[in-house]
Amino acid sequence: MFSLTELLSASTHPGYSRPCGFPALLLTAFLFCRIIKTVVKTFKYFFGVRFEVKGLENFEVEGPAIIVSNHQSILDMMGLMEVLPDDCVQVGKKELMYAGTVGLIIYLGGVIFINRKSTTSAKMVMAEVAKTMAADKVKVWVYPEGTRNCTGDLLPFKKGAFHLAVQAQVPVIPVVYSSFTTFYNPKKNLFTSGKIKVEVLPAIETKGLTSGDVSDLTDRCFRTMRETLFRLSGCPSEAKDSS
Ligand SMILES: CCCCCCCC/C=C\CCCCCCCC(=O)SCCNC(=O)CCNC(=O)[C@H](O)C(C)(C)COP(=O)(O)OP(=O)(O)OC[C@H]1O[C@@H](n2cnc3c(N)ncnc32)[C@H](O)[C@@H]1OP(=O)(O)O
Ligand SMILES: CCCCCCCCCCCCCCCC(=O)OC[C@@H](O)COP(=O)(O)O
Repeated sequence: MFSLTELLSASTHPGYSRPCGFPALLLTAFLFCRIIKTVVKTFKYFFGVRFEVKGLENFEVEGPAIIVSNHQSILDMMGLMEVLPDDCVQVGKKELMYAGTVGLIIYLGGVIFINRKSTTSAKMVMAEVAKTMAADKVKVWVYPEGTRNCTGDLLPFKKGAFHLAVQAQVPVIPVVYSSFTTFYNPKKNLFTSGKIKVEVLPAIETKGLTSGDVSDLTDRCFRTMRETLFRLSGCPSEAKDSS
C-alpha cells in the first residue's frame, strides 16, 4: 500500500514509487503550504478583496476529512489560503502540473493530480488516497464541481469526493464562498474590489455509509451548499426554489 507521500510522487511518475522517504515529502508539502499561505494572504490588500469567514471551528474535527467547496475562479486560491487547515492537501487537474513555476509550486505544495479525462485513472488515484489519508492524518480538499464556474450557481457535483469520503469513512466538511458575479468578470479576468463571504459548514458524518449511499450524500451536500451559496450571495428566493 502506498503512503500519501509516495502517492504524490507516484501520481507524477506512474510506475515509480519513492523508496522510503516518509514523511519527508508530506512534511515538505505542509511547510511549503504554510509559506504559500503567508504570501498569498497578503495579496488581498493589493487586490482590494476582503474576506469574512464564519464557522472555522467546524474544521476542528479529529483527524482526516474531505473538504468540498465551490470553485469560481483563480480568486479562489486567495480564498483557499484564508481558511486552509495546516494538515490539508488539494486535488487538482493534471494539467496544472505542467504550468511551469506555478506547477512546481503546487506540486511541492502537495497537490494530488488527477486526470479528469480518464475516470478510471482518477478513481484509482482517489482510491489510494482513501486508503492512506487515515494513516497520514491529512484532510483532502476537493472542488466537486470539477471545474471553474462563475455563474452564481453550482454545477452538478462529480461524485469522486463523496466516494473518497465513504471509502475512507471520514466526514465531509462543506465550505461555501459567496458569488463573485457582482465584482468579477471571468472572461476578461477583471475584478473590482469586493467582499467575499466564506462559511465553513458543520461536518457531515459518513461512518457506516456504503457506496450505495454516495448519491444521497452527494445530493445532500449539493443542496446544503447551494442554499448557503444563495444566502451568502443575497438571493434568498432562489434558495427557496432549490429546496
Ligand atoms: C491570484 C492568486 C494566486 C494564488 C496562488 C496560490 C497558490 C496555490 C497553491 C496551492 C493550491 C493548489 C490548488 C489547486 C486547485 C486545483 C483545482 C482544480 O484543478 S479543480 C479540477 C480537478 N478537480 C476535480 O475534478 C474534482 C474531483 N473530480 C472527481 O472527483 C470526479 O468525480 C472524477 C474525476 C473522479 C470522475 O469524474 P467524471 O466526470 O467521470 O464524473 P462522475 O459522475 O463523478 O463519475 C462517473 C462515475 O464514476 C463513479 N465514481 C466516481 N468516483 C469514484 C470512485 N472514487 N470510486 C468508485 N466510483 C466512482 C461515479 O459514481 C459515477 O458513476 P454513477 O454515475 O454514479 O454510476
Ligand atoms: C513561495 C511563493 C508563493 C507565491 C505564490 C504564487 C504562486 C502562484 C500559483 C498559482 C496557483 C494556481 C492554481 C490554479 C488553480 C485553478 O484555478 O485551476 C483551474 C482548475 O481548478 C479548473 O480548471 P478549468 O477546468 O480550466 O476551469
